[in-house]
Amino acid sequence: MNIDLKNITFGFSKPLISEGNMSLETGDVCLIIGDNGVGKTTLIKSILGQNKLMSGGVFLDENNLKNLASKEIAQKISIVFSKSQIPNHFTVLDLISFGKYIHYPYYFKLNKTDLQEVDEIIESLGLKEFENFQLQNLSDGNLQKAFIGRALSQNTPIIILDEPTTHLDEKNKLMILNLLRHIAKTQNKIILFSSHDWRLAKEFSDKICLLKNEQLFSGIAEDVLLKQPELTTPKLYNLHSEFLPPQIFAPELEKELLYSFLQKNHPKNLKNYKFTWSDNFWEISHNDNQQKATTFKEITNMLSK
Ligand SMILES: Nc1ncnc2c1ncn2[C@@H]1O[C@H](COP(=O)(O)OP(=O)(O)OP(=O)(O)O)[C@@H](O)[C@H]1O
Repeated sequence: MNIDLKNITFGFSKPLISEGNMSLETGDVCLIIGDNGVGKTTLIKSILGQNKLMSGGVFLDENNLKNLASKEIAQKISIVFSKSQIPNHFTVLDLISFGKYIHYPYYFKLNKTDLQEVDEIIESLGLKEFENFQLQNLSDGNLQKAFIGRALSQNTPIIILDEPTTHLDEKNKLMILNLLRHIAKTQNKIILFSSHDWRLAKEFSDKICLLKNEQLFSGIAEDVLLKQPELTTPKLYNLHSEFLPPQIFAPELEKELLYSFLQKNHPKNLKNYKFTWSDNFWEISHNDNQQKATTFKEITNMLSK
């Protein structure tokens, strides 16, 4: 299965994105990133056929999506929204079983194979002990897994998730991202998801779709990121106008932490200072004066003198 965006322009009164192109194939995990309001959700809705394109087309194996009926689209693409409504009085088992009904009329009873498949999905998501829990009693992580379970039981070649890691702690984020990658690779699916937590999400993505300045940049994740220096350099915020940072020579993490520490605790002109990280201590030079510090506390003691 391939999904191709060909010269798509979408938006409302005016375009959010113009002439965007992207190609995904079976097994691809693609991360959609971009600032708030840039058009990520609208892109997802455009791929689902819920938002009409201004021009261009979305093609599933060369078939233009606009020629497919909504039921045909639902058999090819499943969707997990981050703010999914929780249906009242339904259990995890009910929700995951619903995915199957895309293939049957509502009055149909699921057959043995379907029920077995639903059971396997519940097992694979680690939800067995919660299968009879009401959805409203689940933790956010397990609820997210249950919605992913519904998409899995829909058994479509493409799964799209709008911010699947919002509201999740680090451990659950890792678990969900790992799971999505595992599903794409072992069940031959295309997975497309948006996230604001892109530094973490990129570790699990083959491709990136970056929305920026009304344009869509797509390709192998690392290729796209390398061309976007403002994304990859650590952000050093200047929150105090009186703070003038020293020269800092250190790996990125140490540099960012020292900068943040100095700005919070010593918001003054430190331009004549030079901090160099030497493995496990800072060498600090100021007006021909050299000192060492191994902790931030020592730095404070030194600068407070
Ligand atoms: N139905 C609509 N009619 C008019 N404008 C809309 C409609 N839906 C969304 N918009 C506008 O389109 C822009 C893009 O919205 P969208 O939700 O796609 O952004 P997003 O990148 O997903 O944002 P976020 O990261 O905040 O979720 C926003 O300015 C939004 O207000």
